[in-house]
Amino acid sequence: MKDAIYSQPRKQVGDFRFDESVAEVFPDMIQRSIPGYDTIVDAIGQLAGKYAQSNSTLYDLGCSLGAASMAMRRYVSAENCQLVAVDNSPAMVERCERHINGFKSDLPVQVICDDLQNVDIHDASVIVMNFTLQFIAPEQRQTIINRLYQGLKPGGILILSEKLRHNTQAGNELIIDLHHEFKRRNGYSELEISQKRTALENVMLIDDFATHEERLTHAGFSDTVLWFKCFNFASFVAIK
Ligand SMILES: Nc1ncnc2c1ncn2[C@@H]1O[C@H](C[S@+](CC[C@H]([NH3+])C(=O)[O-])CC(=O)[O-])[C@@H](O)[C@H]1O
Ligand SMILES: O=C(O)C(=O)Cc1ccccc1
Repeated sequence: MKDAIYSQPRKQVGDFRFDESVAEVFPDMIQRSIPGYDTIVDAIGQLAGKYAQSNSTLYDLGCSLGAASMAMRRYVSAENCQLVAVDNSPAMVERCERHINGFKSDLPVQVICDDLQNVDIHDASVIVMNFTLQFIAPEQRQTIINRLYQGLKPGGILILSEKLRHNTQAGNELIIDLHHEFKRRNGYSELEISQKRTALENVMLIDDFATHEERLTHAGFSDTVLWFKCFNFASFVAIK
């Protein structure tokens, strides 16, 4: 279904929430909003195929409709693995479960509706946070990344995708302009772009590259690899 959530003028634009109306149009919304989304999701599957260790758990934190989980299931062949997908939006989790259970696979999947901060992370070989950390309060981010590091086995990876802020004003405007043009070309109007921007203002507080890299290094990760970037969207692999 087509995303027309911000197509009509609103007297007041409230904070963006992952509710029923967003879940309903989410595949269209994310596809038209994040450059390279399909490429990123497929590469998550490939990386999971390569880094999944036998007798380990794979996590998809902030799974939404389970796109990254589905990609991982396509590629993982390591023995005795399980996948845990977590999201705190009931509307997302309900659809995610239906989607995942609709396909047969050798990799068992557990879908949990909870704040990812309440989920115990252990014996992990692959952890995915595909555009999720940006929705969590900045002061909680270091603690979360530390916990993920602790839950990973040696040689395990964290795949972290985020919208980025550039650390100069001119550079930041440049990447935002490119992103807005991307949205226009995908059929979003000026009104849709600006109302969604307002809705995200208080709920999506984004970091720059250096902040992410420092946070990952501080947690203990030995290597952070920027493997994808297009405009203000990036994905890193951090290796334990
Ligand atoms: N504290 C939290 N705990 C659990 N889930 C959360 C939390 N905060 C936000 N979420 C969830 O994180 C997801 C972010 S969308 C991820 C796309 C997906 N990864 C994809 O590969 O398609 C990204 C976007 O919409 O830009 C939403 O489903 C929230 O409910
Ligand atoms: O649409 C945007 O401007 C974004 O930054 C990406 C996005 C995609 C889906 C939900 C929320 C934010």
